[in-house]
Amino acid sequence: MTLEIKEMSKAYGGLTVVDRVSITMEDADIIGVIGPNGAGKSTLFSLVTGFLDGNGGDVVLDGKPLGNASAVERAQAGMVRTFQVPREFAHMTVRENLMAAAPGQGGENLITTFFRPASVARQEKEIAGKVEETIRFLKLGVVADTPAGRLSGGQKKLLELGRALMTGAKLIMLDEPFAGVNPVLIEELSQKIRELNARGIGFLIIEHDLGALSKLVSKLYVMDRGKLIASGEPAAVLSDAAVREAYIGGGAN
Ligand SMILES: Nc1ncnc2c1ncn2[C@@H]1O[C@H](COP(=O)(O)OP(=O)(O)OP(=O)(O)O)[C@@H](O)[C@H]1O
Repeated sequence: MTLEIKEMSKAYGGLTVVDRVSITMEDADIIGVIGPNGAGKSTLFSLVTGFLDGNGGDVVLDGKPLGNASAVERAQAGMVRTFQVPREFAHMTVRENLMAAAPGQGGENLITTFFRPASVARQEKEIAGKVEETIRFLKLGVVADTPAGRLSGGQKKLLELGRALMTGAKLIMLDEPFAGVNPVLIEELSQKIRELNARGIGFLIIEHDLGALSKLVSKLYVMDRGKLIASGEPAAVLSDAAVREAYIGGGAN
């Protein structure tokens, strides 16, 4: 898969919080987006995935410009995001949360169920199979029947990744996947991301844990006050004087 984020912008009143930001991903890759608090990283993700309308710019996924496509259409095109604060259905179990994330369930439609019960049953079986595969892959078996609201911070992040996988996404955008996650689980989550990437899924990752992120990504993009200020191989970017200055000035960790 290829991704071109072209000159995305967003202003609130007179304040431009994302200012003509362009990011390119050639082939499925793992790319980090970093920057001090308030730099515009989460807003950029919301623009790219259609959760927010922007003031200019476009996203081209696999050569196809997405233009004004809605968040649902972008997800259908294969692009999904997670949020800093996981958005699981707290009262539903892990298994039910994964089930609910599967797209295009004919069973939702009464008429389809009535006239084509065999195809609906087949689809449900396929989804159930994918749910179990995802539970196994993410090692969520012991909590599969636990209400998602009772999971630890790290388990919730794994569930978020699982919900993204259930959509069949080819590009997954993770917003602070390591926040509130213990070091052992960070390593496990990183390994899962690598394995998924080897299967052709691209990742864009916002993260403040620069140590863990640098081990995972091939490239970092740095935002500060809405603008891209640096990009390139992690070691070079992190030793860049402008990047260090932005972090000291912005007061981020
Ligand atoms: N709805 C809104 N109205 C006005 N300003 C907003 C709105 N949403 C975000 N902002 C501003 O946009 C800027 C960028 O915010 P954003 O959350 O994208 O930053 P971030 O880089 O993701 O920060 P963090 O690392 O703290 O999550 C901030 O100054 C924020 O206050």
